[in-house]
Amino acid sequence: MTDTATHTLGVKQHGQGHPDHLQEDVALLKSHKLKPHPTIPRATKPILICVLDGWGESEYHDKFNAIHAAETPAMDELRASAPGRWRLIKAHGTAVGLPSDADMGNSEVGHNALGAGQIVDQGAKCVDRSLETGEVWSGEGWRAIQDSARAGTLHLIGLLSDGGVHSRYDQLQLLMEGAVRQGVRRIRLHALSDGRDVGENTAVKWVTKAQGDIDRWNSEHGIDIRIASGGGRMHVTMDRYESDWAVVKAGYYAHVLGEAPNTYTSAIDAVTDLKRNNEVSDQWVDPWVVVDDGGKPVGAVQDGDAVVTFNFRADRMVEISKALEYEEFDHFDRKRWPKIKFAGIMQYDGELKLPSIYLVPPPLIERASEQYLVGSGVRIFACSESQKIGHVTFFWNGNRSGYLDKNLEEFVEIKSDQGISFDKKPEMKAAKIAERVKEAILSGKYDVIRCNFPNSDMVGHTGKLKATVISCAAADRGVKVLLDAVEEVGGSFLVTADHGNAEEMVKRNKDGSPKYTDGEPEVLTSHTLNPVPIAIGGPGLPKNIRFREDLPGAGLTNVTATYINMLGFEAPDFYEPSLITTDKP
Ligand SMILES: O=C(O)[C@H](O)COP(=O)(O)O
Ligand SMILES: [Mn+2]
Ligand SMILES: [Mn+2]
Repeated sequence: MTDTATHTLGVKQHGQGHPDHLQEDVALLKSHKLKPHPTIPRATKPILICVLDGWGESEYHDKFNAIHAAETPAMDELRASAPGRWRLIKAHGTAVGLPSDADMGNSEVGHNALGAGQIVDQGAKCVDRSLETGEVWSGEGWRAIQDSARAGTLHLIGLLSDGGVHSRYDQLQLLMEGAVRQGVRRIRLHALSDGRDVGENTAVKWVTKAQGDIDRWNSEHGIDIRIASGGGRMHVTMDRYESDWAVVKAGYYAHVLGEAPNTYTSAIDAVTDLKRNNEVSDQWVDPWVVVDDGGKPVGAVQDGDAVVTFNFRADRMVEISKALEYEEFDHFDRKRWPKIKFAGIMQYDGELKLPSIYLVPPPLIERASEQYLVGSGVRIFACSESQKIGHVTFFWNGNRSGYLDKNLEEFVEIKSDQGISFDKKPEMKAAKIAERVKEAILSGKYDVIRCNFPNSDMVGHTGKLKATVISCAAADRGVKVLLDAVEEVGGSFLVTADHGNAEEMVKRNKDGSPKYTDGEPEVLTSHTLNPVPIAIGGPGLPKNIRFREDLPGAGLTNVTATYINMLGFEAPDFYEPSLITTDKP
C-alpha cells in the first residue's frame, strides 16, 4: 500500500449508495450556481484553505500553551505582517450550533460550519430535543426495533462521559429510563471510556456513576440492566475514517461476541484494574468483558436482540455501524453476525443511509458550499491524513461521504500511523500532507485546495506537553511549505483552525494560574472554548481586500462566504456574512 491512496469513504464504490439521494444531489447541483461578485474579480489562480486542527488562541502565554511555546514562524508572520488580514473568530458554543456557550468546539461542528456557512443545530441538540419531547419513542426508528428490544435484550453501545462531543451521560440516562418505561426489561450497556473530551482519569468515576444508577433502576423496577463490556475509545470501537479496523474488531469482539483478553465479574473492577493506578489514560484502556461466575459473558449480543449506538457524532460510529449492519463485510472476521435490529441514535452518514434505522433524525445540512462550488464549475482538491480526511470531505460537505462530482473533486488521503498514541510521532504526516498539497497547488489543476493538519489536535489530546510543542512546530512547517507554493503560483490563501486544543495543556484556576495537584500540573487533554485565528493573503488576493471591522462576534460559519468571495463569487444570501470587504477603511 502506498502512503497516498484516493479516499474511499464513499460507498458508491461498494455499490451501496442510495440512488434517490444521488439524484436529488444532481438536481440540486444544477440550481446551485453562484453569481459573480460585484467588486471582486474571479480568481484565476488557486486558493488554499488550510485548517490547523485544534489550534486556538489563549490569553495565557506560558509554557502550558504549546502553540506559544513552539517555533511557529509561519503563523507568527501571518499575524504580524498584515493587520487587516488576520483576526480571531469564535469556534465554540451557540456560534457553531452547539447547545450552549459552555460547549467547547469540535471537529464535526467546526468543519460542518466551515463547509456549510450556516449555523445548524448539531446532533447533540437534536437528541436533547427528541428526548425532551419524547419524540424519540414515537418515531419510526424506535418502532422498528421496539419488539426486539422488549422480547430480547437492548444493547447500548457508546462513549460514557459528559464530554458532549460524541455523547453525553444525561442523554444515556434518559434513554435507559425511557426504554424501561417502554417496557424493556433487559439492557446491556457497552461502555467506552473517554479521557479525550474529559479528564484523562475519569473512567472509574463514570462507570461507578452508571453502576449506581443501574442498581437503583434494577431494584426500583425489578429489571435486569448490566454493564457488559467496554474499553478505551482509542483501542476499542471508536476508530474513524478506516484509520485502523483493528480498533473496531476489538470492540465488535467485546460487545457482540463477549470476547476480550480481559474478563472481570464487574465493570468497576475491570476499569479500576486496567487503569493500573492511572498509569493508563482512559482512552487507552484495553478491551474488557464482564462474565458471570461460570466465566460466561453477561452481555454478548444474540439473535433477536436490539442494539442502539448512542453516540450522536458520526465519524467514530460509522465503522462499528457497518460491522453491525452490513451483511457483506470483509474488514475483519466477525465470526458470528447475529440477526439483530440495529439503530443509531442518529443516522451517521446521509449518503450511505447508515444506519438505515435511527432514533433521531440527523441535523439537516443542505446547501453546503461544495454544492455551490461544484455547481459553478470550481475544481476542488481536499487532503489530510487518515485521522482527519473525513473532516475536509465528509464533515465539510454536510456529513456526506463520497464525491458530488467526480470530474471536479479529488480527495486524497495520506495514511496515518496505526496503533500508536500520537505523542510517539508528533510530526504525524504533516510533511507528507504538505508535499502532496504543494503538488496540487503547483499542478494548476484545481481552483480550491483545502487541507487539514491534525497535529495540534491529535497530539494535544494525549496531554503530553513536549510532544504537543513538537507537533505544533511540525504543522507550522507544513503551513510554510504551502504558503511558499501559493506565492510561487501567484495564488491566495485562507488559514484558520476548527477549535482550540494545544494552546491549553493544563487546567487553570480562576485567575489563570495553572492548577497543580501533588506538585504536578493537572493535564488538559480536551478541546477548549477559545477563539481561533484566521489569516488571508497571497499575491492573488486583490490588494483592496481586508477584514471588515463590524463583525466582532463572527465565527467559523462566516469563513464560508469569505472563501466564496475570494473566488470572485457572491455568497448565497442565507449564509453568515463574509468577513471581507473591498471598501476603503
Ligand atoms: O474524536 C476525537 O478525537 C475527539 O473527541 C474530538 O476531536 P476532534 O473533534 O478534533 O476530532
Ligand atoms: Mn478538530
Ligand atoms: Mn480533537
